Amino acid sequence: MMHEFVDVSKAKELLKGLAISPKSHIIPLSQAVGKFTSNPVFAPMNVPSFDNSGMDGYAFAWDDLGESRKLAQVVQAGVNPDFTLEKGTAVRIFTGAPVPRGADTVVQQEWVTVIGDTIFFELEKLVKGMHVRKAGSQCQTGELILNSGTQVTPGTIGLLASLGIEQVEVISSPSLSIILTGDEIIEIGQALQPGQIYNANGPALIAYLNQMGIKEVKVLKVKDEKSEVTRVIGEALGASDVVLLTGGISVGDYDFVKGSLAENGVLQLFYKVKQKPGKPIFAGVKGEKMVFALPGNPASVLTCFIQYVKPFLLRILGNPDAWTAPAYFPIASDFNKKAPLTFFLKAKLDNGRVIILPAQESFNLLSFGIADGVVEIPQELEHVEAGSLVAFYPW
Ligand SMILES: Nc1nc2c(c(=O)[nH]1)N[C@H]1C(S)=C(S)[C@@H](COP(=O)(O)OP(=O)(O)OC[C@H]3O[C@@H](n4cnc5c(N)ncnc54)[C@H](O)[C@@H]3O)O[C@H]1N2
Ligand code: MOO
Repeated sequence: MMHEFVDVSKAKELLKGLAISPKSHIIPLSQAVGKFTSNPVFAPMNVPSFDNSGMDGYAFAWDDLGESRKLAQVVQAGVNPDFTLEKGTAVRIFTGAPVPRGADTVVQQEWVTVIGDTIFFELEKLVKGMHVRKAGSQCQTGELILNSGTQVTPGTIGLLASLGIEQVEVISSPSLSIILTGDEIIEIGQALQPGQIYNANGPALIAYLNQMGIKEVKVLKVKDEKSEVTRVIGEALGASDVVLLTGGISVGDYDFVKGSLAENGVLQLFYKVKQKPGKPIFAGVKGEKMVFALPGNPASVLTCFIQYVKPFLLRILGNPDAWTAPAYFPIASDFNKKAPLTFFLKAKLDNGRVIILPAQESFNLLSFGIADGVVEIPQELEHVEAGSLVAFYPW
């Protein structure tokens, strides 16, 4: 069914309802941060793999009688002590060094007195087994150490490295094409001619995608010419899992995107949402490919990205929290609106309140210089009292 001019909630519901079949691939640990695991990970070994000392000090056998021991060997980290501790002796040992057979307790050096070749300590201050990090006390061979669907953090990478794991299977990033439409758009670095503007949408979207860990992004530019728009959309659909377009989706004589998408066999999920900015957004599918055509105005592009594209992409990336509820903050001052649309407003957080910024027009980028995200004012409300809670979406 071709949904048209839907509520924000309906548009989100339609996107949430799309079936996604995530792909996975194996990557080196060094590239895995931020990705989601596609399988559970089990420990291939015991860690630690040998009993070792947690302190610089002396290792001894607790059940040897008395509060002194004769000093025997020295055991440094990295060696393999191939001896058994003799009765009545202790070894000098260092943090991380293997505890030799026969020893079961380590006392830190600050707690002993050394006189000649003998150490003295007070047993009542000690506990049997102290400062010995037992083999397998972190995890044992075969133990589940990471669930499927876990986001890899620097800490996770440390954990996997401690187990000698070099590679991890993660959900793959989608490949993406951005199609920038508009005869007036030129690139930074070129001199502006009358009637031209700099391409702001492309760099903003690329930055957003890169921040999400999506690096395979192809940027295509197309003039407002029907056959060209159709051709470039076909090219992008052939090359990428997700196609984002900006501009050309409204009703002007040179807005060809909607027709060209249809010519390429893209089926409409929804067109136009009861929101401001970003009303003429289009979302559609072709097989497993997803298309979002975002209205060209930069505030519309970023708002639509935050509200629809970002959660959809997070879901493809395996993030189980992709569509979670936003945070709520009290609004700093009264807000009034007439149109029965959901408003998304550039806003700044200030001491736990949100301040709606000036320059809300959808062409106007100025407030992006200080905005922390956007606030949502629901469709049905005409007046929001200062102090009322409003939904806030960070960048
Ligand atoms: N008669 C009507 N006109 C318009 C309507 C409407 O309902 N009836 N809706 C308005 C709304 S709301 C929006 S939003 C825009 C969306 O238009 P398009 O998606 O067709 O976008 P364009 O017309 O191509 O461009 C709009 C605006 O954005 C600038 N732009 C485009 N690309 C870039 C870029 N890469 N970087 C920076 N700025 C860009 C472009 O120059 C235009 O100013 O339609 C309204 N009109
Ligand atoms: O929806 Mo448009 O983005 O208001 O200018």
